[in-house]
Amino acid sequence: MGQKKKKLAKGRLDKFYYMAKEQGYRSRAAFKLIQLNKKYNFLGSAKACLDLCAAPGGWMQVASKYMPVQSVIVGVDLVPIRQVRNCISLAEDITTQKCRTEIKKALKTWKVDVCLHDGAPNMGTSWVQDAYQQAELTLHALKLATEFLTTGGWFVTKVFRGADYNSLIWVFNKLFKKVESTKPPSSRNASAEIFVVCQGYLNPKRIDPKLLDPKFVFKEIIEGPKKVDILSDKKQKRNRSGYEDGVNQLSKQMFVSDFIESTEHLRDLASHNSIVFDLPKSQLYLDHPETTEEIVECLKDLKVLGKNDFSKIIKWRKAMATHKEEIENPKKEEEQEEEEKRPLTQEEMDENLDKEIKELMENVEKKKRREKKKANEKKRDQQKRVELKMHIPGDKIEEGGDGDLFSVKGKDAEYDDDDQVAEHTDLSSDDDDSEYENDDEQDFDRDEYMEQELEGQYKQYLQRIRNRAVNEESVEKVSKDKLTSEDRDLDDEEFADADDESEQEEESHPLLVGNKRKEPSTEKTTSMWFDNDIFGGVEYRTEDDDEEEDQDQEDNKPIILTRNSKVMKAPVKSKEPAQKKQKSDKYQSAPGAAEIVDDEDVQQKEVAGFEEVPVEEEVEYSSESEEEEDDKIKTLALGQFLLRKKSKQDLIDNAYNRRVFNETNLPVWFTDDENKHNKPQTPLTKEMVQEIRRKMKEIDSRPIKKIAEAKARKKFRLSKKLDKAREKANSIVDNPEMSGREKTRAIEKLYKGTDKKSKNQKIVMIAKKSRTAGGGTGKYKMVDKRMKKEMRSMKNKEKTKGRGKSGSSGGKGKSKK
Ligand SMILES: C[S@@+](CC[C@H](N)C(=O)[O-])C[C@H]1O[C@@H](n2cnc3c(N)ncnc32)[C@H](O)[C@@H]1O
Repeated sequence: MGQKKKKLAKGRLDKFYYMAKEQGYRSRAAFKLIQLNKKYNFLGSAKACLDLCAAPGGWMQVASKYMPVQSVIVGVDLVPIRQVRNCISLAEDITTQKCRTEIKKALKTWKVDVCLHDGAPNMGTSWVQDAYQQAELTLHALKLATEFLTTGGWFVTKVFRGADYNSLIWVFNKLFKKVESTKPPSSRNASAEIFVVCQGYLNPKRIDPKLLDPKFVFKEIIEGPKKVDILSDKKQKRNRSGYEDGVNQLSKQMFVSDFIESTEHLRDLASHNSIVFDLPKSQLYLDHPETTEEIVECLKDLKVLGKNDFSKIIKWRKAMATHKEEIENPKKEEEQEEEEKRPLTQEEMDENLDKEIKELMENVEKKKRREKKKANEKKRDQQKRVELKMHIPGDKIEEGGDGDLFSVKGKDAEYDDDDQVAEHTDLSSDDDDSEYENDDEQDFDRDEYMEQELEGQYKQYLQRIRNRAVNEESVEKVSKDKLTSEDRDLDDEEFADADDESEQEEESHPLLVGNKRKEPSTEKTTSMWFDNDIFGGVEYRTEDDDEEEDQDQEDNKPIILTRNSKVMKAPVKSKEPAQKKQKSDKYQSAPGAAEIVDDEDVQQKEVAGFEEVPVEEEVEYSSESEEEEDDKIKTLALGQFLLRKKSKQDLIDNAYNRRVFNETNLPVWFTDDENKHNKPQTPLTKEMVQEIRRKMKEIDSRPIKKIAEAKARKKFRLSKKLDKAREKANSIVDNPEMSGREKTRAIEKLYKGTDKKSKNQKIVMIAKKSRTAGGGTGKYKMVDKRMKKEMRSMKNKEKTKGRGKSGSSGGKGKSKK
């Protein structure tokens, strides 16, 4: 078994092993001390340290690293320790007197602040023996610590969780202020080792020798408690003369079936090394879903288990015992079921009935309370709405009960009419909110009254303006037309409600179930759609329009009041028939009137005296127009939204609103305001517009394609010429018959020929009457313009004669003027 374990250990090279290698520590144990120190920080302020059982020196390395510089570190081990920087190492057995003397020599008069012990005796005989030797070694280390530790010092030791663990803790507690057991993460879970950190050495004047005597300590403690403890089994009494009968074997095994049936399973756990499955008897336990791999592994070696592992095994055993019982006594369950099925006695029935009634009563009470609370909340809510004047007719729909919701149909957009709302209120006012309904009705009356007042005042106001216009003789005709159209509009408005009402009366009531709402005709919807202001500039033509157009052109030029209140005849181009126009202008004439008011004074001045025959505003679509450029940029920016599916959809969705079909029955002042202020909101940002402007500028600043091509051609020609010249120059250089001077001259000449530009860069200044252009005194040549042209053409002709067309390019581009 021991051999097997060794092989296993070799295979268990974990991350700390590799980390130790990487960081130059001599053992992976170094990380245990690092982690312990991280938790308790005993090395940081220590000036002297005694490391017992220190080989190969990993802990010494850590101590040297974490303790202040120039602190004293003495390491002792049976085997010699290779030199560690700033450390003294001794090769001694810590159980001997010689070792004590050597340490004294090394420390001189010093006392140590920390005493470390990571000792492990030679393992491999039996677990019990190993555990005992380890405990004994720890007690020897403690003895040395008591000798060399300063008051308040630390003793950090490794202990095996075995039978002697509690005895050791008891002793530590006698000598130190605080004793804590901890298992650093680098210590393997499978290992039974644990570290005990004892802080605040009490340094008593006299220590009872028995306290540090293994024979006494372990014997006393073991025999003391009678309690059965897995970790302190009485049977594992230390006996240096040999093991008890039956224990002197390397591994003590037990069968799973015996363990499950055992009445002393705790004792069994403590006294055995492993529990094995005795097939086929324990097959039922092995097949059980709770027999996990972990449990099987734990059962294989009980001596390396921790507290958690033991509790898992105990739980598992309990489950297995129940399982076994169930298999063996299936009748019992049936009996239980029968017991449940047995008819109840009168008393039991009464009791049950009482319980049920009580529960029901409680439930009813709760329900009532809930409903009452809900109703109160509702009332409060409604009160608040009334107080805040937030109550709008549409709210009624939500306020009605569920039943109302289902008895009413097609009411989403139809509640603008108060009468309808009143009717609806009647329909829905069958609950206990009726008192609030009355309040609401009063509210509606008040609203209606206010509405009418507003309408009336607005009409008067329009009338005043109209009257003013009538007074102006010069615009008599215009005003007349306008008035007729507006009167017609106003009349339309006044009777609109009545008409609607009568229409509604004629139609079956839309609020009642079963009545179908009349769908608006396509034509109507289309006209409503194009009546929208968005299509202000778009002409809507039909074939009939064309026929009527000619007649209307001259006679029925509709009058439009411009923003500046200039009375203008509608453009002759207008294709909309007068009748249709009137109809569509039903609500649009008013905004025009409202605008007149804005510029009242201006209107008085301008309207008087002249009639302006409007020609449709001619917009100059020149490329320089800033407005047009702005529009172009905005359109481009908007176009970007159309590139992505989502933003495109958002853009389209945002274009809709609930008034997109120009609802009828809207108060005139409202439509006026809407027309004035309700402008389409584009999602464009300043940055987007700027970016597009920048891009456009960039595009504009690019050279025209033809110019770029010409430049490229020129460049190409030049490079060709240079290549040729280079070739010639090479041939000149290679010519053995020419002298160096000749060669240079020839090459210079050659290059001069190619560099036409520089050759022709001779600037001739032309000045009138012997005056230089800049008023300077330099030499100049008088040139006759005519003569210069003739000369140039002659020269060109001469040149092209010999070379043909292709060779003529050299004569171009002369800068002589
Ligand atoms: C786990 S190693 C210590 C590792 C050490 N802490 C490190 O970090 O390198 C245990 C050591 O205890 C030593 N040891 C066991 N019994 C001893 C004894 N009686 N006296 C001195 N050293 C002993 C062994 O020689 C062994 O090197």
